[in-house]
Amino acid sequence: MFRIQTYNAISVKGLDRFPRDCFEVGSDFGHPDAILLRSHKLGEDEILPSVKAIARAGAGVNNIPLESCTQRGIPVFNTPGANANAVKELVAAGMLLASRDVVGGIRFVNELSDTMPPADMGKLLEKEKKRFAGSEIRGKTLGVVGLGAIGSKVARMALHFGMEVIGYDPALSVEAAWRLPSDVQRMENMASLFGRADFISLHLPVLDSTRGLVNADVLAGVRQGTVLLNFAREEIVDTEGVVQALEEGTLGRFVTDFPHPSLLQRDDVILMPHIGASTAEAEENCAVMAADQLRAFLDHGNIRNSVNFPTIELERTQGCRIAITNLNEPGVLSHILTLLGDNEINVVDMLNKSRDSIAYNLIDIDTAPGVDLVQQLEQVEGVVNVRVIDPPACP
Ligand SMILES: NC(=O)c1ccc[n+]([C@@H]2O[C@H](COP(=O)([O-])OP(=O)(O)OC[C@H]3O[C@@H](n4cnc5c(N)ncnc54)[C@H](O)[C@@H]3O)[C@@H](O)[C@H]2O)c1
Ligand SMILES: O=C(O)[C@H](O)COP(=O)(O)O
Repeated sequence: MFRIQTYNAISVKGLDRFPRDCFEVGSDFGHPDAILLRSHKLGEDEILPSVKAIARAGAGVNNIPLESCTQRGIPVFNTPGANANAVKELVAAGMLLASRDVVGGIRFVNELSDTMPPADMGKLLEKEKKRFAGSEIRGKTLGVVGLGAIGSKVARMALHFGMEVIGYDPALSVEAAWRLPSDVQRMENMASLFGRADFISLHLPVLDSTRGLVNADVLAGVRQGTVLLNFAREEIVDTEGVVQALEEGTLGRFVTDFPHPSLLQRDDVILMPHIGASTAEAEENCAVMAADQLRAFLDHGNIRNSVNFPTIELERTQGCRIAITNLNEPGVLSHILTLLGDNEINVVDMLNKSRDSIAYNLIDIDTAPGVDLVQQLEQVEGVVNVRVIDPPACP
């Protein structure tokens, strides 16, 4: 029986992927085998020694202490692309709300008295509507920073709106490049994108290299009246720099999913409460994907969509499987195999993969190892952890 500790509201469709004969799912366990969460900021003290894996039902993993997870041999998963469409649709809403004063218009109408005669109301609306006029997004230029799962969808959507699209992504993967519409023009650097766009939408992760990336210096280079949209993370944008650019009028509007007190009560700012991925569809997609990845790992040791471990999938043969995480250094694997041989254990199948500082091995053996052998394996220099994975009881 595996125990899955959840944080945040996880879609029931995802939780249902854990058959209750083999999994307990709850939000308050003493010894969970795995953690399934969304944006909860996970403290190191919340990752108890029993935890074997962590899955983020979503994209950003900046709420998880990745480095210590890697050192402890804990794979962290996310769900690439599973909420990208939801974010794309809200970016469309953000661009439209920044171009037409829909918010001001709705507020104006709702503040009218319900005792007003209908004919008077009609006259007043026709008189006042010029205050809420705007412009169209067709023909304008959108700059997309970060052309991964979300950025590529936003770029495609903007092309459908009749916009010109320019993009910047210094670390674009081959897979992401294939997804990108050929009409998206590639910018060599962020400054040239910021200097050409009418709308700029951010879709990059928060990393040491991207913290405060959009600051006063960068914003000084935008065209008068540019709209900046941040549906990525608060830390990427320097709020003081944004307020300064809004005050100076260089930035026309700021639309963000990450409100800050200094942005409240401004007509040139549109604030949303981090709802980019809050659709039934996205929540379900993320939860199902995260749950399936956790199951594949707990049941078989297989790893897909981890942000700190290599991808590895070994079809299950009969018998027992050992999963070993070790430092990515020469000699560790041969030491492990020697120990198995010395204990007359035959390796039926195996796979070894590495990523950065760690390596991970799936070893199928014909005989279940005894407690002594597991202890010896754990003591091999460079071994981080050892799991013995019996064939799962639930299909
Ligand atoms: N508002 C929300 O609810 C919401 C929902 C989903 C994701 N997000 C945020 O959006 C981010 C992107 O999500 P995604 O699914 O597209 O991720 P992704 O990994 O598919 O794409 C991120 C892209 O950013 C690029 N990148 C990295 N550093 C960059 C830099 N310095 N300049 C430009 N590009 C850079 C990467 O190469 C990659 O192509 C997530 O990390 C998360 O923080 C927010
Ligand atoms: O990174 C993400 O996937 C988003 O920020 C969504 O966060 P949420 O799951 O808390 O809505």
